Amino acid sequence: MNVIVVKELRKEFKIYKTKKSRFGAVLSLFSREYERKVAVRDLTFQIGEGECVGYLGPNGAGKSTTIKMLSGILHPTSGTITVMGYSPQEERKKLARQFGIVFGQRTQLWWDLPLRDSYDILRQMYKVDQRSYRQFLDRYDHLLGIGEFLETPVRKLSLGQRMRADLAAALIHDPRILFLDEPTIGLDVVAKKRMREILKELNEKQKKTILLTTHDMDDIEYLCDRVMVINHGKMIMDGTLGELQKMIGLPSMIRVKFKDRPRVKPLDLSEKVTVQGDEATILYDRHKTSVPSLLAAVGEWGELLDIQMAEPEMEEIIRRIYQSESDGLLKTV
Ligand SMILES: Nc1ncnc2c1ncn2[C@@H]1O[C@H](COP(=O)(O)OP(=O)(O)OP(=O)(O)O)[C@@H](O)[C@H]1O
Repeated sequence: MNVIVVKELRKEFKIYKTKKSRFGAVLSLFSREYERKVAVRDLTFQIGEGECVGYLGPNGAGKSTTIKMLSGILHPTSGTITVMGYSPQEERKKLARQFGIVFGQRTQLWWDLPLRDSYDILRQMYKVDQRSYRQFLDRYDHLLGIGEFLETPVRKLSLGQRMRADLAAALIHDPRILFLDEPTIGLDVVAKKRMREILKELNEKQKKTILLTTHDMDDIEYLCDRVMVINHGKMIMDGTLGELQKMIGLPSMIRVKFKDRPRVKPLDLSEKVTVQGDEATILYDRHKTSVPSLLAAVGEWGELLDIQMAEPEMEEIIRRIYQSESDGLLKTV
């Protein structure tokens, strides 16, 4: 059963021009001149119950705008959406009970209140009865550890705690769908891993349908079987993670700083080495190359000062998708 059905969805923003004069700001209040910015163009997709779909794209691609339309925060310029059979624009109240939403970049909790008070307000907003509320507190203390910081004002929580607190808030009314916009952003390695495990449990054991935006390919690999990739508001790929990996090979990256300009020797397993001054960047396929053997080889190029591991840039992924597309390898949607 499809729980999200989107057809030819489009969102244009009007950006009003500011007049360049001494009274520019005032004049622009009266000016009708504006530019259109197409944030989402003609998206069509369906998401089935219980899926965990990764929604990828570079900054400004239109991911958040899509999620805001699915959740009824923004109105589409054209196209249709149904979520659990409801229109987010016309039946927002009914729909509100069916989904929970987390924006990793900002909290939806009350900053100065103890977490428990925020939950209490949400409980009343969603009309959750006391028994279900107690079950909620128990369940998410167990899964998210919220009991530890229920009495702490939200502003005093660590980022990892705040993210877990926000996720629990999105679950207070036991929704069937979760829209998660960068739920691991800014977290350290340990907190990220914990968040991923929690999301996996929500998806696999509690059967929540998840639409997840992230810039972290590890999140996607761990959680999602399916990925949708969007660029400039347009869907450029919708397929399984396996298909994506096969098509583009998802390179990982190591940046190595040397004391002097490195004496680079060819590496069999690496895909690409670029050198700029005393820095070398190596793109490699982590499924084929072991990092220790790569580092051992790189260590022979000169004296190492610093090593940074990085995930592939989203731009590189997009570039490869376009390349596969023009090579006729990938069917775009
Ligand atoms: N309220 C708005 N008014 C005007 N333009 C907007 C508005 N909201 C978003 N945009 C523009 O729409 C485009 C898509 O933005 P959106 O936030 O959906 O991207 P995103 O894929 O979520 O990016 P990021 O990964 O940086 O969060 C961007 O060019 C953005 O500047």
